[in-house]
Amino acid sequence: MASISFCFCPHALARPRVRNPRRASPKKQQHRPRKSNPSPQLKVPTGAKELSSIGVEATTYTRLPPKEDFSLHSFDPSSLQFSSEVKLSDSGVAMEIGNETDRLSLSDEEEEDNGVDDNLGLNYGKFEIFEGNYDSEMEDEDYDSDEDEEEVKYGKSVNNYDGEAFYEDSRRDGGESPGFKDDQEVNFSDNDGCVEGEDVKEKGVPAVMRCFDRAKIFVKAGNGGNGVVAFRREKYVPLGGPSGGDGGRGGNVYIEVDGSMNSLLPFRNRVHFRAGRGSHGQGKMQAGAKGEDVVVKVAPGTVIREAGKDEVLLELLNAGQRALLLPGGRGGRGNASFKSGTNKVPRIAENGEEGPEMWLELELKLVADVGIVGAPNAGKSTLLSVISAAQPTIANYPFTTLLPNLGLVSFDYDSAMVVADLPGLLEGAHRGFGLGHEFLRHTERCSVLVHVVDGSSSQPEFEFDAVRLELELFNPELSEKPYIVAFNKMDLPEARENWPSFKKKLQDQGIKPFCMSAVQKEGTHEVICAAYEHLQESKVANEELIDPINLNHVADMVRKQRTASINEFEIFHDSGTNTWNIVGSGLQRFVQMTNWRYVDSERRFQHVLEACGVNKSLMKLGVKEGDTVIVGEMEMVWHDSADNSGLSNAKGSADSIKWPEWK
Ligand SMILES: Nc1nc2c(ncn2[C@@H]2O[C@H](COP(=O)(O)OP(=O)(O)OP(=O)(O)O)[C@@H](O)[C@H]2O)c(=O)[nH]1
Ligand SMILES: [Mg+2]
Repeated sequence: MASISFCFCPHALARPRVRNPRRASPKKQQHRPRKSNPSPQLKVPTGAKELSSIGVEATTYTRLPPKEDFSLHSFDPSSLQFSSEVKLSDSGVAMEIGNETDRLSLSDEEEEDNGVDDNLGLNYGKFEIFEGNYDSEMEDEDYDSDEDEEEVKYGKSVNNYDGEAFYEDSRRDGGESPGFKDDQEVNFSDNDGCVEGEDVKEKGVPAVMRCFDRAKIFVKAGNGGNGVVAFRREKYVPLGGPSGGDGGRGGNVYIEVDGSMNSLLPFRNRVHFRAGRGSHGQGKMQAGAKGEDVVVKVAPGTVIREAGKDEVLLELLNAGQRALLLPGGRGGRGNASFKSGTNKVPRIAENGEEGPEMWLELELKLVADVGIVGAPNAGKSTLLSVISAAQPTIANYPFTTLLPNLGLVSFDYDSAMVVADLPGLLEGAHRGFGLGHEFLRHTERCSVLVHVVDGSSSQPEFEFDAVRLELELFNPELSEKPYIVAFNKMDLPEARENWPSFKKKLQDQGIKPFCMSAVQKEGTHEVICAAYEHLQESKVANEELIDPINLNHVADMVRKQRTASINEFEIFHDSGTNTWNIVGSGLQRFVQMTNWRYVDSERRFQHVLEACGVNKSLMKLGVKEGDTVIVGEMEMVWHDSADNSGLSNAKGSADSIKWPEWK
């Protein structure tokens, strides 16, 4: 026995044991069949999913900040313009793209997956009268209408063998139509999909500021389509054999960097991203179509974590980068795939595998070469406006800039750099003064910093020291980045007066400050050329450090988890309730993919439990008559035979027990 540990848990592999809501339907009671069923009652795992959302087309656009967002601060909304150089994307953001359509055969990778079950080498029984445990209204209705029919419905591609429309049933199973897209959900929840600083909601901060560089989204890969049981039935072709096709793979979830985005604001409008489910298989060996993929578009510089965890899953920096995050669930196999030398008439098919799902926290750290930092009102935005075509709002009061502005500074055709103008920093920002450290993370990716100091302030050197200290308190690495000091407002007499002492003080510390008048565009060129030089130096230094990264490592991890052997499980015992929990992702996946409607599935399940050593381990641990055993979504009752009970069964054969008895 071995335990498995995972960095994150796609919930599909460990769903709560819930009753199928449709079971309770009175209609179903009326239609419940007809034939006596000698097999014990199944407590069937939830196969049906509620259509929780309507397929509403999401509006994905970046809008200007709503006026009310700023009312609390009585700021001028018009001041929140982005630079003209790098604009917020205004369309096509966070769209899902259906890339692939029909699929008639399993891919290599899926065939590999199939091997997990194939290798069990078990004989799933011989030919016998089929009796299914029907579970849904649809099925019952179908059954009633088709019960005594022997006709072959070619027009609908239905091949009844014993007068039962198996694959039609299973195509409807789960209540979702093939390729159903419920991923276009618009969510205007309270938090607008933004991360709310974990427990404490940031009250009073305009939503646009909270959502600018943080978002929380839900992604789910598509479930695989179900395999079906069908038999070839043609005139003059007696015993045509099994012909149930496999279900299609569920859609994948991709994350792609869209170079036209520079904020995470679009995620205010859309939080849920679900890939389409694979279509169910059909008769005549027809495999179901693949589910539609979903592509979540993010801004360059987005860091992705699983919600509530510190570990970074992905860090996407360059436009066009695409990562496969969650692979869709495998399609269930149809009965044609179960045909073997000893079982030529298999009456068994699998459910599609559930696609993994997770909540993600997105954090944007702008990708800029140079970051302009400094105290409020120092002239940072003015500097950006004169060195680039950006038009940030400039005004003579602190905190004019609430969100970072980007501008592109081009020297000639070959050389250009992206410069970010950040909101002002105050002494005590680390304690939340001013805008706090909220936007300092955007400097983490900058190679060079430009400190703008208001030369006309009463003590410019203190202002400079305070900003340096705040940088260091936020992240010591920031204070180690190469930087330039630009003493601004030299057109004012106060600044000219302060300049000699400021210069001397910095020179004593080994720093060479620049002076400039941003308004008059004097000295700005020197500042920006010096920044560019530092940038080139740091690029050369960092070139060797860049390692190629496997962007699909999350998907690889999910796939690895899927191929976990069914022999790997752990048993947990609760002596208070006499409950035994068998935990193992291989077994749980097996339970989820078992379609309990087919009697052969039950037999196969018992074989698997025996073969992988669950029975033996339970007996060793002292399972007793009447104890509850839980495997994934299944709950069973353990029964010892009269002559062989308790630990004495430890080495007993499977014949010594009659289990499971379904609750
Ligand atoms: N006289 C003079 N005024 C300047 C100069 N540079 C900026 N200013 C003025 O200083 C005020 C603040 O300029 P901004 O560029 O908005 O300053 P900021 O650092 O971006 O301010 P916040 O966004 O609030 O942090 C504006 O009134 C500018 O016109 C300069 O070189 N000389
Ligand atoms: Mg500004």
